[in-house]
Amino acid sequence: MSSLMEENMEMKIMENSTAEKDYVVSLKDLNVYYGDFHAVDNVNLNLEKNKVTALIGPSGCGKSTVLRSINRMNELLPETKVEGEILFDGININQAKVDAVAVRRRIGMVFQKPNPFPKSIYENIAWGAKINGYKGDMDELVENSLKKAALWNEVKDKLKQSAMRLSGGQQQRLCIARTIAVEPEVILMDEPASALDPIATGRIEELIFELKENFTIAIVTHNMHQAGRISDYTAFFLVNNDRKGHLVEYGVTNDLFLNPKDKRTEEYISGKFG
Ligand SMILES: Nc1ncnc2c1ncn2[C@@H]1O[C@H](COP(=O)(O)OP(=O)(O)OP(=O)(O)O)[C@@H](O)[C@H]1O
Repeated sequence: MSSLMEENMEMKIMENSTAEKDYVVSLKDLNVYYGDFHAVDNVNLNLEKNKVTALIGPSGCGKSTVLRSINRMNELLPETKVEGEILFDGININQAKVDAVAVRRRIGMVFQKPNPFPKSIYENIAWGAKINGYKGDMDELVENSLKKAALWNEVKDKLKQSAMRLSGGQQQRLCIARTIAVEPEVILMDEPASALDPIATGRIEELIFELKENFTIAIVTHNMHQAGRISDYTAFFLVNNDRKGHLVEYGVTNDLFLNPKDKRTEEYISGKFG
């Protein structure tokens, strides 16, 4: 474990005693339906500023659905209905009058499979900024974004090269750099390391640590060790007998892993099912 991670462990223990929380996102009674299928049942969950919140649970319990609701990506899927409040900086963004594209600019997303554009490394970063009418120095923005995503040193001499020629781990860091470039406040990550080898995964985990200084992060992961290593808070989801996904337990990661309140959490984290 790196010293950075050890430091974070200590921080996490100290945070246990902190009463006042600064929530950037609060989900209130979130329900999501795919057609007639009620996929997510009444979820209440907060994302604290500059913290990493991990969403864990067995396959199909609604983790990705909850994550996609936060920046209104679900509504891009046909016949999807999202009910409840999604408070972002205190405003309910789950309303037709709120511009979903503007929401996605402030709440960025990184997907399971790296999905760079078939363009140069430079263009991958500059694209979003250009669309948003960025007026600053583009070279500087590209460099800073790549630095923040811990990729600059590997690509600084080949910015004109196609992003498709990078390794999977480099592509994922490029996608993170692309997300950072438009300066979101929140970054949603849907199993961002599951397609990567252990070394590339380690780099992404280190990066998530560094990013939380500037961003609030929610990450879906199947890897409980990863959730334990990188997150400050963990939310554990399960499906009911009627297949609805719901939140079983949420808390400080150390507490949830070492001292779960719900028997089902304990069984899941001890590998009895999942
Ligand atoms: N586009 C969709 N249309 C219909 N049903 C969907 C759609 N996306 C997800 N579902 C269903 O909603 C439920 C929750 O899916 P979701 O992908 O959110 O779960 P998950 O916990 O992220 O799963 P996994 O860990 O396997 O990725 C599942 O029963 C899934 O089949």
